[in-house]
Amino acid sequence: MAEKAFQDYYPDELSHCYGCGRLNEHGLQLKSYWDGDETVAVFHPRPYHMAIPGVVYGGLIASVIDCHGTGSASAAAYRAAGREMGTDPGFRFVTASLRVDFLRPTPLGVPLEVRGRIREVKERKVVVAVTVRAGGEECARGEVVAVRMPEHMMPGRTTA
Ligand SMILES: CCCCCCCCCCCC(=O)SCCNC(=O)CCNC(=O)[C@H](O)C(C)(C)COP(=O)(O)OP(=O)(O)OC[C@H]1O[C@@H](n2cnc3c(N)ncnc32)[C@H](O)[C@@H]1OP(=O)(O)O
Repeated sequence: MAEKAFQDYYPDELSHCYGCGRLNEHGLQLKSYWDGDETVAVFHPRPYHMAIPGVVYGGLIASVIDCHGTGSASAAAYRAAGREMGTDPGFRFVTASLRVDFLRPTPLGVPLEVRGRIREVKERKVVVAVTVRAGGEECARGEVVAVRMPEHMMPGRTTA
């Protein structure tokens, strides 16, 4: 059986995210996995994910870093707790902070390798450093501060 991605463990009501929701047919549907102590995702930009001809749009790169970071945060929280992903109660994270540095133009037409390193795991906060490589060259890097999703953000909840 093929390995499940972190995002495949998200419950249906949290699977509509533009960057990583498996139920969002218009989204990027990013899939992230463990690779030893690092996390990895491979994303194939479409021709329309363009900034200028031949170059990937920076906002797309930021989205990929964002969702790889929050997915990695969830996986890291489960790993730190010694629990299997998908078991209840869920470790669900949203982005508190997203920093992106664009190091060089990211070429369109080749897959992007997105790698995460877990910098910090606390009960309510996980910090993930992320790199994006195209054709083996590092084109962007960033950092995601992910915080446990507050109860009031859960779909169907309207009170703070
Ligand atoms: C498995 C299913 C998954 C399912 C999840 C599926 C969804 C995928 C989501 C994809 C990613 C998104 O786009 S999510 C959507 C975009 N994000 C949002 O809408 C979030 C909006 N912001 C908020 O609701 C809030 O600001 C929070 C929840 C993020 C944080 O508020 P809070 O709960 O009051 O946080 P607070 O106690 O002050 O801080 C907690 C810790 O985080 C740090 N912290 C807080 N904000 C920041 C910040 N901007 N920059 C740096 N650090 C920060 C604090 O210093 C502290 O660290 P320390 O002192 O403990 O060290």
